Amino acid sequence: MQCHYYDAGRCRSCTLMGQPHAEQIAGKDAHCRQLLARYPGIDWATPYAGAEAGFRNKAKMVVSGTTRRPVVGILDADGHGVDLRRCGLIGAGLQEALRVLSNLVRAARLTPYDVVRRTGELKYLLVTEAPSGELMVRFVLRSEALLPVLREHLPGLLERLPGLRVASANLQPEPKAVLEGETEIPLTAQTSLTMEVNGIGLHLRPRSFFQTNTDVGAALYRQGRDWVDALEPARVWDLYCGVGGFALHLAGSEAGSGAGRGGGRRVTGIELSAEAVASAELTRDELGLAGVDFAAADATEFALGADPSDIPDLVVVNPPRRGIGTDLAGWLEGSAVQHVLYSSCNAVTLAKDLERMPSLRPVRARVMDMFPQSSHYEVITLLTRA
Ligand SMILES: C[S@@+](CC[C@H](N)C(=O)[O-])C[C@H]1O[C@@H](n2cnc3c(N)ncnc32)[C@H](O)[C@@H]1O
Repeated sequence: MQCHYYDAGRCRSCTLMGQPHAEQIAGKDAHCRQLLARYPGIDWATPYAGAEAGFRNKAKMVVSGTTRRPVVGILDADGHGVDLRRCGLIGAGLQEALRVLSNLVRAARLTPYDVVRRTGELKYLLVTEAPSGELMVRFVLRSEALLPVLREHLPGLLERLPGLRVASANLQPEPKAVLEGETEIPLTAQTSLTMEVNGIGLHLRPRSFFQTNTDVGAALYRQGRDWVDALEPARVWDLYCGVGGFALHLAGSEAGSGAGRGGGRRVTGIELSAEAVASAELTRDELGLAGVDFAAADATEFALGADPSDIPDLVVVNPPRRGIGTDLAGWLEGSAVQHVLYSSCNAVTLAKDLERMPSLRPVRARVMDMFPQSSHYEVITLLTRA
């Protein structure tokens, strides 16, 4: 892939830009195999490669500059705005949405936030695109000051972005680097975007995680489902479940949907974000999956506090980059859980967690190229009690 922002030295976020995609993937596979080299019995599947460009389903853009000349992109090392509306990691739909939203900033005079002076209102534009082309747009604002003008301009925005289904304002009053705040104010009646993945319409509400790359995310869930179905566990936990991607793929398919072939498998999903849990419950109800439940809780506290009569046969973990950590790994090691499906976006912390669970040996693994053009990748591995 070639990128004019990169070639012009304006954005260096894509550290592997210029390297052929196949070479990038081979490098990630080798990196992961080296980190897990102490487990010689692993059956490594061929890495999954999706598209090398236009694969991101979400644009997270800083808004800077002025109302007349807004800059939608990133801030450089000196705090100056760099326009990235045509970033090649996002497709034509998101690029067009950013063009329309930049025009809205001008027309509605949505003052960009100035990080140095701490003035202005609009901090970020967060735009998510579903495989159907439908959009969710979130305006991250310093205060409620722009809400009336946003509401006034919404009908015009809906005309210019016909795919727009969900719009909301997120309030982030703090001058800190954290992208979003606790308060979300809906601007549209519809509050969740449907992300169709393997025939399952996953609901996605604001303030909920979704795998960055929908195609690779779908392949990740299919891979997990294939390995798990072969083991036929009756009871499964999905820890760090987000909007329920793994849980809903592993559940039974009573509704005849694209959900898993588990035939009424009992699945519990645990996730810190209440919004993500609400999204997962919505999808579960639409699919009519009686044996699936979700709860908003800390994954480690949930496991450590579980009733001994409810210990599952298989646990899925898909934690943030820091991994599952000592306590949850220690609990899994000492538990009666027979299999763990560990999906990780950081193979370094995965390797550390594996060392904490010597009784659970990785038997299968596959690198999934979730983040082309960067050295990051997802790896999914199946652990079996030795
Ligand atoms: C990498 S995402 C995985 C989400 C989901 N498995 C999926 O496929 O979309 C990690 C998730 O863990 C959640 N999370 C972070 N810390 C947590 C904790 N201590 N307990 C439970 N969930 C947590 C995040 O909110 C996020 O949704």
